[in-house]
Amino acid sequence: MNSITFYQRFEMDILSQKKTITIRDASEKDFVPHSIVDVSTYEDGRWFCQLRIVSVTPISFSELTDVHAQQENMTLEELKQVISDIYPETPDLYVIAFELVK
Ligand SMILES: CC(=O)Nc1ccn([C@@H]2O[C@H](CO)[C@@H](O)[C@H]2O)c(=O)n1
Repeated sequence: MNSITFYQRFEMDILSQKKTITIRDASEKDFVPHSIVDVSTYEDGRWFCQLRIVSVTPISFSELTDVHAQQENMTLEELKQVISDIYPETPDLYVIAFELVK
């Protein structure tokens, strides 16, 4: 896995380093820590940066905390809503931590 997409609405948060994690399902759990991935928008495939994968950590929906929400630049309520919309009925998730490659 050497690329990832994000919804366009998160682009500025990623580029300003306010967003430092993403939470995905098992289909995106195979990113290798320390590897560099190309990042583009989900909507139109426009490349906008590279990220270095820091870690991939399993988590269940019920274990999400304010710390995760802060790393997503959201409230916990917002984060839970976003994840429920994208991954309805997916209890097993993965926290992918990343840093911006400059
Ligand atoms: C195709 C596909 O699944 N794309 C996704 C999936 C998730 N996310 C974001 O990751 C965080 C936690 O899920 C939230 O900020 C989500 O909006 C995203 O931008 N794009």
